[in-house]
Amino acid sequence: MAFPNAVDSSQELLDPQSHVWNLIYNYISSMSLKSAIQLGIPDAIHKHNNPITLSQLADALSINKAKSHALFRLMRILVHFKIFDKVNISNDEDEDEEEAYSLTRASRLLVRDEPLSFTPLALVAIDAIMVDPFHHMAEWFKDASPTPFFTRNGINMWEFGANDEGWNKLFNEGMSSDSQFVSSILVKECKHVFEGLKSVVDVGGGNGVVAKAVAGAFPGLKCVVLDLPQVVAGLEGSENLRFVGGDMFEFIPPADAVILKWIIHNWSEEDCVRILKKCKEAIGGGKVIIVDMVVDYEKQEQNAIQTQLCFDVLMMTVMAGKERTEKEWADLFSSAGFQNYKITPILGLRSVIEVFP
Ligand SMILES: C[S@@+](CC[C@H](N)C(=O)[O-])C[C@H]1O[C@@H](n2cnc3c(N)ncnc32)[C@H](O)[C@@H]1O
Ligand SMILES: O=c1cc(-c2ccc(O)cc2)oc2c(O)c(O)ccc12
Repeated sequence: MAFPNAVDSSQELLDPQSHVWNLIYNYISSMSLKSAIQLGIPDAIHKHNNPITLSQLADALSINKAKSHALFRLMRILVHFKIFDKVNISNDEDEDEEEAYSLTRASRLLVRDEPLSFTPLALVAIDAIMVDPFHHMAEWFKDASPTPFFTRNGINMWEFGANDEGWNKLFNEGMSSDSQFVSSILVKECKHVFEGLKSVVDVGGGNGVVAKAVAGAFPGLKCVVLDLPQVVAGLEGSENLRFVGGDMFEFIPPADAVILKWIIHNWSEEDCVRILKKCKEAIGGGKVIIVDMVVDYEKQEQNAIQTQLCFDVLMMTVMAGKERTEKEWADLFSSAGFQNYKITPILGLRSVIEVFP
């Protein structure tokens, strides 16, 4: 297409401008959400128990009164994104109606003290240090580094975590909050996946949230969490839960099944085959239980594809990983010597994939 000229109608110029603007300013939705979480808006509305008016919200958040109108504008954009609902309530004093805000199903997941809150994961994903590598993506395309994260920091993400206790903690808390969420569904809806097993090892199992949920739901099952030494240092196990510090590329303790939740998407094909071969050695005739995305560009709805594509670029940016289609998963399994697999799409954008030798 030629550069816009006098032949183009105004609309032919304005529509693409609005499309590009939409993409350019999309980060403002993430940052507005971040401010709402940092201010504790979901918590304040939850604590209020009823729809909360703007002035009640301003009081609850102890914000500078001069910023009340800014709070109105922050709430307006977040209502637009369906993070909060706006309802009319009657005002006792003068019988007028007043606008008030309530939580939606989405913002209920951002209430900090709720057991299934994923506020810690949201804070990892939009933390300034975490977002920084994205500013180096173009530079990375031209250099020899494995990831934009490496271009920015000169080390990979796991080395960064080993050197920075605060970052390590923030990242692991983020992962744990997601694991809390996923394991609550896993032990309820996927009992059949664990039935008959006597032992499992959760490889890269972090703080052990999934292993604890599985150990609690299936008391006869012996669970081991294998993760990097700095991640499991000081963590206490229980009768049927043990933490082991180590490297999954070197050794995975033997068990009837290996769990790999949000592990494979972190790595390149070559590294995934190495990890899966180690899993195969560990399980004998058992199985590998993977929790990750299966991308389907044709069948999934637009929003789901958009989020999966964002995750794919996130994985490319922070650790040379990727989100895979079913064909890419099947190729990985076959390269690592597995014969069969079964995908259960039970976790929204993610699936449970059982892989058999
Ligand atoms: C994206 S996190 C996922 C954590 C957890 N499975 C979850 O979903 O919440 C990846 C995990 O892999 C661990 N990890 C990275 N390299 C590892 C290695 N070589 N051996 C064992 N664990 C490793 C990290 O420490 C981290 O806990
Ligand atoms: O949700 C995330 C976010 C990250 C992340 C983002 C930005 C950085 O600079 C580093 C890490 O990493 C994740 C990850 O490794 C994962 O397996 C799942 C989710 C996320």
